[in-house]
Amino acid sequence: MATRSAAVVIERACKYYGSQDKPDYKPVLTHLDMTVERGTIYGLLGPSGCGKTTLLSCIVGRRKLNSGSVWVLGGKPGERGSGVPGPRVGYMPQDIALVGEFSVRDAVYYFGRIYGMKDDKLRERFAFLCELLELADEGRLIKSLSGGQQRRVSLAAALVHDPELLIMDEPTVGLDPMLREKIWEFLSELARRGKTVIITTHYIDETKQAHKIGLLRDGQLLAEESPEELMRKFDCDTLEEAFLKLALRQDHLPPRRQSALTMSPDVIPERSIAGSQYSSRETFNVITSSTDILTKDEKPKDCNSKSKARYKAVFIKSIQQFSRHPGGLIFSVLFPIIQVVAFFSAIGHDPRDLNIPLINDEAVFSPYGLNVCRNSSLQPIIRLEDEICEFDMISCWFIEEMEKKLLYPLPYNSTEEAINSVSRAKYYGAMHINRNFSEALAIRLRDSDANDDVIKDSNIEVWIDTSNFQISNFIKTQMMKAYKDFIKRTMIACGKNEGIAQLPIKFHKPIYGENDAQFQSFMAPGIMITIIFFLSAVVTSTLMISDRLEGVWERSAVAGVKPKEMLNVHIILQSGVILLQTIEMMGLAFLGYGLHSQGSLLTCGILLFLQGLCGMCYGFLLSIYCGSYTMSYFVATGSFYPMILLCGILWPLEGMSTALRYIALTLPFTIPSKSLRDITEKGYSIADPSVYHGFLVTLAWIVITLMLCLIRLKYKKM
Ligand SMILES: Nc1ncnc2c1ncn2[C@@H]1O[C@H](COP(=O)(O)OP(=O)(O)OP(=O)(O)O)[C@@H](O)[C@H]1O
Repeated sequence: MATRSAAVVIERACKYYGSQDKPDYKPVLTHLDMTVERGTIYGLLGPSGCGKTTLLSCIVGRRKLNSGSVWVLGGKPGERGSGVPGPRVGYMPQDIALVGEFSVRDAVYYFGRIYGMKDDKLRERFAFLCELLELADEGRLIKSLSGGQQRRVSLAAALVHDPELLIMDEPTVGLDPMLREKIWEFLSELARRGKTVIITTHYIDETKQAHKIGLLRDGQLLAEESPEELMRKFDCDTLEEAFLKLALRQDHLPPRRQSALTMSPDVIPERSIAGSQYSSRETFNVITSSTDILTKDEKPKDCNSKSKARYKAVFIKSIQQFSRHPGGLIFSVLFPIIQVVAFFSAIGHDPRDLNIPLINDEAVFSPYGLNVCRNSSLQPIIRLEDEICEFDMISCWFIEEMEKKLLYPLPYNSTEEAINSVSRAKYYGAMHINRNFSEALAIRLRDSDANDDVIKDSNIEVWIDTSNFQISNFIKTQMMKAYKDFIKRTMIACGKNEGIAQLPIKFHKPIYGENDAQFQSFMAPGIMITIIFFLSAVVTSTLMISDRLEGVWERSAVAGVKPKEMLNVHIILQSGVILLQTIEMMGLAFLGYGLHSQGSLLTCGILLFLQGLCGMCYGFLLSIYCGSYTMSYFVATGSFYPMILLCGILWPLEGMSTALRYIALTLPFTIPSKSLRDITEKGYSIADPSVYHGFLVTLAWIVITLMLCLIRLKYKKM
């Protein structure tokens, strides 16, 4: 039966990064053995990059060894009921790993709450730590503190619950010698009380106060001795000298022997701590399985803090983080308003002040000159002779109708000049009316066998700059409408059937929508969906990545918070924000800008809300699969554009190839945009396939993205 004096036992640990047969292969720990006895301070030393942090993260259960075993406080890290990660261990990582928006008090309380500490206990402990670590004013925000002040708060957060095992990665960097001394005194006091401390530091001198020092080099511990023993063995006065000799000796050994260095009796016998209470590894840690170590009854009660307490802690943290981040607040609350206002103010309105250079030869050669159409006493003349219409200056009516359609003819003297003005991009179109336009038009309408000259003279010639697709289309459409009204007016004046000169196509009242279809009402559903999707995706990915990069996620996980709990809290809070955004957008669109909906506004709201959730899940996916902000922005931008381009609001799906259309239909807001439009424009209900398909696509995206996130979280520690 094993004795139970070891807090941490590591046997033949191997850990590497990358893949063994790839260039990124980086072995860090190679058959490393390590033992930390309970109630001792263990100083872990080693050059930068030798693997100290990796080793600590394996001890706290955040990384897995590739082979070998780790036992911590009688259990395997991550094992159910082991309390590691969790309340039995206090972890101070190398980085500050605290939310910048936390106050000093919030930071310490956050970890206390995770461990389920009661408020009065927390208050008491916080007061003690404030004094011990000389913390800055409790109300100051972490982001406003100096590096040293932040480090002290970070240390306080690791100590708040008085853990059995305290693991600290470089806790004293940047602290003044007096405070360092005070901290070491406190650590010694902890050890006297039976607590175990593992500490990495760059100050070799500091480790004199440790009970045991482990020197990590080339993936192994070159020595694991008390400081006195090390100096005695190497006949040195300082630890630095001892380490130097040890390192030199290792460098001079052939590689094969280097790996056996710790076993070599002439170097440092593995467990030969003279005067130590331990004589060999076997006496304190022959451990073969967790059941050898602690029986069920021996396991400390409540090893894992309560999920409810963790939820409460993470909730409070997220609210503090959000409410103290003005940028995030503005982005979430104000941006939907700005974007909806921008859309309704800028999109779908007819172009205004469009001047069209016009050479009206009919006017130029009339006795009244160019201004004939402006002179109300010189109106076009329709003579009815023998039931036959004769026109004079009828072009003035066409010009009037054009002006009603927002096209303003600008008198020019020559066709060449007018076309030139379009070539120089001054105007979008020019037109020419022939000298005997009225006369030729009268013949054309009257005689079915009018000759080519009559046809030519009765045509109005137009030159358009089509490089601007929207404007050129607008000019063409408005001219057709102007012609329709002009010819109707003319025929009525002649007492003829107005339909004679119209296009022989009859458009009935539209089955859905208005006669004069509005681009705005076509685009609005898709735009609202894209806004709510993107905002949620960006807010979620940014918050999650910042938590991860700042180390808050990692540190919370070591304290026992499960990824699922972090995600759930974010989902609940973000759902509130999405609901607010949905109400804001719908209020503005339907009440503010008078967007009309034939169908249920509630169904519209639910679909928009679900799209927001879908965007949030997409944000999770980005934050979990992208290692950095840069990568997430690249992926976000790279994916959002195709989603918008293919969703059918910019160009109909019918214009795409069949394969592309199928791809477009699987994207998160192609079908939902159409569904929302079908509710607003056609009044369809949720029972209609074109509406519930939108809901199904949205739900499918939510489920698939969440599953991908959970799979990644399960198999790869974040
Ligand atoms: N996630 C990772 N992927 C690939 N390599 C990594 C990763 N993390 C660490 N490494 C590499 O593993 C080695 C050990 O890193 P580690 O951070 O454990 O060293 P360390 O001793 O704590 O260094 P320092 O004292 O500078 O903090 C380094 O060479 C580092 O570049």
